[in-house]
Formats: sequence, structure tokens, C-alpha cells
Amino acid sequence: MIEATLCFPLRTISRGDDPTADGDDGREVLLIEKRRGLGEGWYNGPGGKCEPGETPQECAVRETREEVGLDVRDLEKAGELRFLLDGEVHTFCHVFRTRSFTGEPTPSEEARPEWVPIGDVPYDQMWEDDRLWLPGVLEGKTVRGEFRFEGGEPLDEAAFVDHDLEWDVSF
Ligand SMILES: Nc1ncnc2c1[nH]c(=O)n2[C@H]1C[C@H](O)[C@@H](COP(=O)(O)OP(=O)(O)OP(=O)(O)O)O1
Repeated sequence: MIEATLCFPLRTISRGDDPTADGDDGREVLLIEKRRGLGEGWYNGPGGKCEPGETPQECAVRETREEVGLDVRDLEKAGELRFLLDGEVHTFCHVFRTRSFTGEPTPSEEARPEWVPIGDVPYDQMWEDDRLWLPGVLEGKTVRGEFRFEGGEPLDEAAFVDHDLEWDVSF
């Protein structure tokens, strides 16, 4: 089983008196367009596999720095997601969000970062499960979820079959 993380940096930008501004109140999330590996070509949060001896928080901080050059702090645990492939747990993923960070998002070989208004998150270009749990995470909720895929490796080519979700959980 792979232990992995996702980190969603959040910010609120001022839109002034812009009459065309949408209903997000300027709230944005930093997404990446994945340039290689699992989920290549799709949007997701920065993140990746935990290294031996590393806590999930340490992993999320390291991966966010490596992928987009942002130093995140004060991570808030927002979710625990289990991705099953053909009945076996393939990946256990810890989800974090934060409003504390320094640096400017910078592209890397692995990822192209993009600030996205939370109402414009491109769910049609993401893992199919994301639309089920990410909106709640971006609204400040906590979630525990199990998502079942079938069809063999790699996970990002398997069929998403069904899921269970529990909201407002404690970690
Ligand atoms: N189903 C689903 N939905 C949303 N997010 C994910 C999944 N499955 C997943 O694996 N993920 C996430 C979890 C991780 O953040 C990434 C996959 O990590 P990966 O890019 O393989 O890990 P790295 O450590 O960055 O990879 P290498 O640098 O070792 O190649 O997707």
C-alpha cells in the first residue's frame, strides 16, 4: 500500500468592485497540472508519496516545495482517502489545506501550478472521485472516504466503480 498526500493552499484575493466577479468572494485554490507519473495531464493538489520515516505533514510540505516551490505551514488535516484497486487498498492519502505559505508558485518538471477560483475547479480534468470530496474540503469540511476502482494497474486507467463518504470527521 502506498501512503501519499495532497495539499491544497488557499488564498483570498481582492476583486475590488469588479461587476463581472463571480460568487467565490475571491477565494482561490492552488492546483497543479501534473506533468508526469500517476494522473499525468490531470489537475490535482500538490502532493505525492511519503518517504520512509516521514510523517504525512512532512511529506505534504516537501512535495509542495518540490513540485511548485511553495513553503507551506500550519497544515490543517482535511481528509483521509482510501483508493482501492480490485479490492485491495492501493493508496492511503492524507489531505491537507492551508492558508499559510511563502514563496511564489513556480513550475517544475513534475507540475504546472495555477491559482483557480474555487467555483472554477476543472473537475472534468481531474480524478473522477475529486468532484465528490474536494468541494467540501475547499469549504472547510473534513472527510473520510473510500473509492473503489477496478481493472488493474495503473490506477489512473482503472474504472471508478463506487465510493463511501463520511463528513465532519475528527482526525
Ligand atoms: N483517485 C485519486 N484521486 C485523487 N488523487 C489521487 C488519486 N489517486 C492518487 O494516487 N492520487 C494522488 C495521491 C498523490 O498525491 C498523487 C500520486 O502521487 P505520485 O505523483 O505518484 O507521487 P510522487 O511521490 O510525486 O511520485 P514520484 O515523484 O515518486 O514519481 O495522486
